[in-house]
Amino acid sequence: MLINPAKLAANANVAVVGAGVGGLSFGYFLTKLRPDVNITIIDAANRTGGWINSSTIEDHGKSPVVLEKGPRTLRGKSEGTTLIVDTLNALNKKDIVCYIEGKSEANRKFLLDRNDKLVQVPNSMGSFMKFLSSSLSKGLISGILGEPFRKPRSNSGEDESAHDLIKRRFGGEYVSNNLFSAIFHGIYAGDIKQLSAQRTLAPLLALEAKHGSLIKGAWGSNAKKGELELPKSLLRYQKSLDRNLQELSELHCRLRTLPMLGLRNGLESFPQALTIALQQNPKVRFILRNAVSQVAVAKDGNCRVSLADGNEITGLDHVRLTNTPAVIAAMMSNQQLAQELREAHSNTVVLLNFYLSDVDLLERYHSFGYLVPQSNRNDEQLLGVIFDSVIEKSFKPLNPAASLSAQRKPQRYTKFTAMVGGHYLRRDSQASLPETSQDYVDKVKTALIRHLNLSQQDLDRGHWQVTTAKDCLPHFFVNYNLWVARIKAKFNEEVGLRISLGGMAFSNGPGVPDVVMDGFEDADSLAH
Ligand SMILES: Cc1cc2nc3c(=O)[nH]c(=O)nc-3n(C[C@H](O)[C@H](O)[C@H](O)COP(=O)(O)OP(=O)(O)OC[C@H]3O[C@@H](n4cnc5c(N)ncnc54)[C@H](O)[C@@H]3O)c2cc1C
Ligand SMILES: C=Cc1c2[nH]c(c1C)Cc1[nH]c(c(CCC(=O)O)c1C)Cc1[nH]c(c(C)c1CCC(=O)O)Cc1[nH]c(c(C)c1C=C)C2
Repeated sequence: MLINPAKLAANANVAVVGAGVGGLSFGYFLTKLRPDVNITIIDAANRTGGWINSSTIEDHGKSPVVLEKGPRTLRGKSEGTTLIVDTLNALNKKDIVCYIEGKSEANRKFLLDRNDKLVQVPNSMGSFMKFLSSSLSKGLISGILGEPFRKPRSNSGEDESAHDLIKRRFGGEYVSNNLFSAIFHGIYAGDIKQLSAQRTLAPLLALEAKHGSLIKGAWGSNAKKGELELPKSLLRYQKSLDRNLQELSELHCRLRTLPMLGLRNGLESFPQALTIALQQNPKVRFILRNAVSQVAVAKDGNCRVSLADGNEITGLDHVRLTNTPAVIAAMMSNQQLAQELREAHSNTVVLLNFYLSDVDLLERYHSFGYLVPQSNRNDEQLLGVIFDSVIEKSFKPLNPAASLSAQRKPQRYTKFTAMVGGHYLRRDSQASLPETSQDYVDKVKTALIRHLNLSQQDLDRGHWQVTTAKDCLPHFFVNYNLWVARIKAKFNEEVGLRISLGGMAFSNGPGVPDVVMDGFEDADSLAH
């Protein structure tokens, strides 16, 4: 978010560094808000979309198979999801939007217990009773019953680790080690003991501050559900882009009841739709396969961007940066600022996509997938596995009129994505780096044989792809919010808001909807 945005002059020149969904959304919304502005979007890669990458393989002469190398679902209740779906509507792409129903099997999630058995995260009385008989429930009942009576922290303004917050509220380490640590693997690829409570569990801290207890607070807010008013961010969007209030409110009310949304042919359809819209705009140009090496403010007060091929773009009124703090640090000539930016690291995740046609190997565990908590021994450093084939088969078109064209013959196949590494790689980076792709495949096969009872033969028959997503998720360390505020204030001091920061590290959360909402808000702040 911009602290004190400067407005753009008529016919201003803007550069956007990074053509991931953060950079594309910022650029797209700016073209809608200020059609007079000239925009150059630059990316080091030869494609747009960043970590959103729905690549395809051929299935022996049959139809192409999509393998997601990054995100694949959007949270229904995120405000940014409404913005994404409304944008797809505006771009005549509403037929590609799909959703998962609350009661769908793809909305079930499993956790791995200490004995490598999958235990379903409770979503009914029956599954709750089963959960209680697993080792993962240790400390849960006493933790819940005692929670309303545990005193809030006296120094509540100070940050702490997410683990410490959960430990305080639930009276011990079990709930964090057995449950929350798994969720933190499935969102941040991070170690709950190292992550900021203020950054990652802000809604829980707010409940504690207001009600003295998470459970008392959650009970009260459940009773208030059903309010139909649009949140502030969406009202701002509706007004600035002149969207129909009634239609947007109805869309938001519908989406927030849905656990997850996805897009037909993969999530990359969204950045692709933005890219096409931007490419058709004569005020926009793309420079791909050319990294930005330096961003500086010239004596005349305008910005200059230097590119890896030696070219420069000068006379820029504003530069939007959407990269990791370490990449931004390398672009800065101010060494003190660069050093502070380098304090924030990122996690690397190794993704292993698997596809096997004609057979459903996941029959016993139809669900979204499973996560591995830190209480599991986990020699393979597995964070979790997403069952893509189950998710895809459960998708329903959001637009009922699209249902006929979207309906395909039910087909048997197995598709999953195993995610390995994250904070485990940071911990012993020296030991892990020399591993080859085959080492990762072998490790994951060993884990899946143990966890899901799959056979070596079936796993050998499938198609595997290994992708190292280097520095793909910010490490939200304790006091991260203070760090962001300090960095933004320093930029303000140095370059007087000629440069703004977006993308995952500087948005309200790491999800696609957060980054898109941040892109809109900052474009709007600059535009008017
Ligand atoms: C494994 C994984 C799973 C995820 N799952 C989900 C999910 O289920 N749901 C969800 O909502 N979110 C998910 N996310 C998060 C989601 O991917 C991000 O929110 C989103 O992609 C961030 O977009 P961005 O534009 O900020 O960053 P990026 O996608 O990282 O884009 C930054 C761009 O900058 C470019 N770049 C880098 N250096 C330079 C340079 N020097 N010069 C020019 N360009 C440069 C890069 O090539 C890249 O294209 C997941 C992320 C990962 C890694
Ligand atoms: C196992 C590793 C990972 C899996 N997904 C991610 C990692 C690192 C990354 C990721 N997943 C989500 C987000 C967006 C968060 C947001 O604020 O919107 C990111 C960056 C979504 C998500 N995935 C899971 C949960 C609980 C969430 C958050 C909200 C939601 O959609 O319910 C669960 C989950 N992720 C992974 C698996 C295997 C899994 C559960 C079985 C993979």
